[in-house]
Amino acid sequence: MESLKVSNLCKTYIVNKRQNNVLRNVNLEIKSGEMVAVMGPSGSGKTTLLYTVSGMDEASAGKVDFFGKELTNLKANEMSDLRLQEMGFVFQQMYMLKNLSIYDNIILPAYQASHDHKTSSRHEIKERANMLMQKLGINDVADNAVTEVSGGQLQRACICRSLINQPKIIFADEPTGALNKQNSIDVMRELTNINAEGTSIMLVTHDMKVASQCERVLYIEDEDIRDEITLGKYQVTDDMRARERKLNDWLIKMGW
Ligand SMILES: Nc1ncnc2c1ncn2[C@@H]1O[C@H](COP(=O)(O)OP(=O)(O)OP(=O)(O)O)[C@@H](O)[C@H]1O
Repeated sequence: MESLKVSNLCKTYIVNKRQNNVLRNVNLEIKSGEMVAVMGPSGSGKTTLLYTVSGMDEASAGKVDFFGKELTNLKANEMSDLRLQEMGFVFQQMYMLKNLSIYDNIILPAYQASHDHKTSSRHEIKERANMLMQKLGINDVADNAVTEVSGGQLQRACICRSLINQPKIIFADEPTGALNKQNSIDVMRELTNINAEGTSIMLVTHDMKVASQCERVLYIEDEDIRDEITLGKYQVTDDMRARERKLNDWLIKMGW
């Protein structure tokens, strides 16, 4: 079965000649279609893990098998192609180009990918963007500038953008971190829907409510994954309180 498989991943930062070992021999697997959260104390390396497994940052040692492709063997241009075509990214700070409309920001990665590989026609891209904007409820702000939408709309636009090239996996770093309660709920609904349709998701969060909607939660501390808990695939009919309680009890045990 296809998966994202990380073996003995290490990441060391060197700042002012001082070595900071953030990740040491980390092993993990995210199966196709899984939704996995990464939790842990501040500074434990959650973002570093997300960046190194997605090839945004270079690992110091170890292997990342991305659905059958070994990332450490890829040249820089092959890596950026793979990122563009097979990975989607959603961040807490929403990186959108300020001089482009919401719609243009969403279609930009598709134009970049089709320019390089002639995969999708203009028409197909437009259809896909419209379908995604419709699904995430932002078609009425398609022509607005990035500065003319709410934080929740902007994050939903970022999700549309992350999906435009139909990635295998979405890497999300605190996707609800800058949102109010209602917008967080809406964004998580979209992410769980996207996952239910088959896209894998790996997300970093401090928010227990967010993590409790994931299938599995990893706890990172002291340079490694200390433990994990399986909550099972989230269903809308699930007793959310029961999932949260289960996760909360485990997090307390972890010393969170
Ligand atoms: N680019 C970098 N250069 C040097 N050190 C870094 C860099 N990025 C992160 N670090 C260090 O690596 C460690 C882990 O940082 P990281 O951001 O991955 O933690 P985190 O668990 O995501 O934290 P938080 O929950 O506070 O966002 C920290 O000690 C941090 O100072």
